[in-house]
Amino acid sequence: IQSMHYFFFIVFQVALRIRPLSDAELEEGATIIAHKVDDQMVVLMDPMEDPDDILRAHRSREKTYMFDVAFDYSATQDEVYRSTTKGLIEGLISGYNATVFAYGPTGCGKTYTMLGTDREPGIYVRTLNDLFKAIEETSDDMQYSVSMSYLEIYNEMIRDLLNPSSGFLDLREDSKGEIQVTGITEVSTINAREVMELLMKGNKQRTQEPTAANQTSSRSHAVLQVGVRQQSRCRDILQEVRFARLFMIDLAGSERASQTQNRGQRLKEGAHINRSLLALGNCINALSEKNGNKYVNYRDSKLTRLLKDSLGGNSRTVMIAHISPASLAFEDSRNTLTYADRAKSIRTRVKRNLLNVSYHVAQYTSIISDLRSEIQRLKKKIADQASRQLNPDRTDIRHVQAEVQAHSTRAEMDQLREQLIDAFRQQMDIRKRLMELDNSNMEIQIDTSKHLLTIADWEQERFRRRKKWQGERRKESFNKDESEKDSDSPESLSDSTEIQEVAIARENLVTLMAEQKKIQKQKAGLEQRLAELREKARRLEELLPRRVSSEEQREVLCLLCKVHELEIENAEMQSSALLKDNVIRQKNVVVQRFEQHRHLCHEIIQQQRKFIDDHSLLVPPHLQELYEMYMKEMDEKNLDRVVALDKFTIRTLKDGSLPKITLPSRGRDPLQEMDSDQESVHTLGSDNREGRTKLRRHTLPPILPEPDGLQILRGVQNIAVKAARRRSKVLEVDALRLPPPPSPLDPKKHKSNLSLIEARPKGLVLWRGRQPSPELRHATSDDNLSSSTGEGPAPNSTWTRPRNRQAVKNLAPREQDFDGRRRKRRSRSFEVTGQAVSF
Ligand SMILES: Nc1ncnc2c1ncn2[C@@H]1O[C@H](COP(=O)(O)OP(=O)(O)OP(=O)(O)O)[C@@H](O)[C@H]1O
Repeated sequence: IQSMHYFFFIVFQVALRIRPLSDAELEEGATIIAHKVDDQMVVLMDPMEDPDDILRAHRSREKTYMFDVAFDYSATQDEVYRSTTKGLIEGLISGYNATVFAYGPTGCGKTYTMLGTDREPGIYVRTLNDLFKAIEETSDDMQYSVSMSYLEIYNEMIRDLLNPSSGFLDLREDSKGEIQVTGITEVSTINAREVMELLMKGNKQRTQEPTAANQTSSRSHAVLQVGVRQQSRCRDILQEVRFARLFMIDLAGSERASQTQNRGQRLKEGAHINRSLLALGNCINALSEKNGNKYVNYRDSKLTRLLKDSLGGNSRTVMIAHISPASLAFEDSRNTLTYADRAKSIRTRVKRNLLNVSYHVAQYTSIISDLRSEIQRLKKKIADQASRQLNPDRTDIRHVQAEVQAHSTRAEMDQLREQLIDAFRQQMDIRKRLMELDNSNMEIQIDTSKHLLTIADWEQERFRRRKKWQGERRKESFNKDESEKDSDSPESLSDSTEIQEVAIARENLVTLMAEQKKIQKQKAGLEQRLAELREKARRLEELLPRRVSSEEQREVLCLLCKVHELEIENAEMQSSALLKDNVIRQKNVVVQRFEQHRHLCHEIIQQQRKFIDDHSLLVPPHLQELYEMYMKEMDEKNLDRVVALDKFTIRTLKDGSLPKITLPSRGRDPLQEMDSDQESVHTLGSDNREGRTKLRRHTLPPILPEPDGLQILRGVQNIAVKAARRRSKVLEVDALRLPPPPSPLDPKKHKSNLSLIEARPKGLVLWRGRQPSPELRHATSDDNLSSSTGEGPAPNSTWTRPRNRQAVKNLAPREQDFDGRRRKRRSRSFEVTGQAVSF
């Protein structure tokens, strides 16, 4: 047994929206003639009106119109929605039908109002959002089912936009006199996202074509129909069921062929559009007649048939009329305003769609089973809540708040999710910037080390010369003339080039220190911001599961959090890999330096050996023993193995991958085999810098920088001076007793130095079998050379006359070679102070 309850309201609201002047209208020199006077009043001025024209003074077509609400170009989508449609939602879930339709000439903003844009969603999206919000709020007591369909009337034919392949559909009137579309797809859902997706999908199917009046002109009327059915969760013998329908309609725009310049298909479409809109206008005229025209011709078009209830039947209806403010659109605006004005007089009689259902005894069993499942659901809910209360950190005030808001809006959820994503994004950005700062810091440290080396070199050189000068002064007492010839006073060290080079290095150091401080400050700021963001994200994450109502959403959000956590971990790993890479780079430089030094030593030893052999010089047995040990080491390639191992480890660390290990072939060194596809171990550390390494064979790369640059600066100076002093004490005799190398600052002296070789007592100093001091082992190539310039024979050293004088002479070019290299190195290190040089 069904019974209807009627509650009558008389509702037909008319709103007017004036869109902004378009660029095209501006280009055509249009002026604004439509103005909003206040929230309800609109004035349309006559563009032809001329205040000076007396003949037309009484023929002005300027007119003022009153509507329920008026908007101009400054109105936002939200304002329009709130003043026109939001109020319908409450009625809808109480069982009242509702209709919103956008009306007006082409290009005046109907689609903009109804559909909107991604950034400024229109009435469709806002209404559905609020509807689902309202449903959720009462879902504890009421059971809802929402169905949705979306169709278009194109050239007087109905197409299902959710299933376009279903062909053209028909309109039928059901037994209660309600218009139904046969075969239309009705999607049941209360998931807002799903509805939005359907809407987007449907819109893509909608017929839209560019015309001269509108680039995205809708060539059809689009009708979105949402059915809401609800009944109480408390099943009773007498059950109340409410059902209401909401129509949201984006009409095609009325158009004049001259305005749209349409031809062919577009012209035909325009004719259909105009015909259906004319039918709508006629209905509006008929419905608005004061003396109550008994006959309203809804049957003239499919649009009016479909809108029958919305226009004159059981529906709360809002018509949003749209006009352009341009003087060029005066005629269209006037027509629209006239129709809208007439529509104000339309009266719809709204009744509440209530079905009171009395159930038959046979249905009691199904009611009982429904009730049982409802009890199960409630029991589960109570158990969930109890378990949450057991959890102490959920009893805090935030939890209570969260619980209160558990059923809060979907939009709020979206906002929360956006905030969370935003916090993660910002974290990622900060991490990236931190990585960049770390990298810059590392670059600064490398540059600092170069400058420190320049300064240390210079200090060493100054010390060496001072020593030499003192030696010369001592000799002066024996041979005054000779000392005068080769006097290289320490004052000459204040050579302007050297000073300039060092001064630049010092200046650069100061700049680098300042830069480093700046970076550290920035880093501290970023780290603090990162900590704040982490805390914010943590709080949001904590809040999310409590607010999320659906299990699915909860899972999705958890996954989202997980993904972002992983992203952050990934960034952290990248950053530490970058740091490791930098450390490896610096270690490579050190290894490279040792390797170059080793080459140099090897070369010196080989040359000395050749010299000894060529001149059949006497060598003390312990020195011979040492030499044999050295050769054995070289033959067995023990050092190469260690170097290869080191290189191999570095590569593995760098690549982060396991090395490819193959079984060693018989009789071959496995380590060498491992590296056999690479270049020889002699070029260790060269990698892709092989060429540069060759170039710098005897120029040693900078030492590793330490954290505090200024301390290092002082430290290096002290160490360099002390080391040189100690070396001069420890070294009694070093190697060949060769004349001092010519000053790199004055190559002209080179010749006189050569003549000095000949002038001195010729001979060789035999090794006394002492191990070189640690300082010597770490000395640069130049140091080795300078150490060979010892200050005369030690008391117990023995001199042996060379058998072949020519051999000594032959040393001169070699000396020149070293000197040339040393000068090269100087000029290179000078370049280094000017700009960063990468290794
Ligand atoms: N209030 C507004 N604010 C900003 N832009 C607007 C506004 N109204 C309309 N527009 C812009 O004007 C252009 C035409 O609007 P729209 O397509 O909505 O017109 P229409 O009335 O639906 O036309 P038709 O029915 O012929 O398709 C669009 O680019 C739209 O973004």
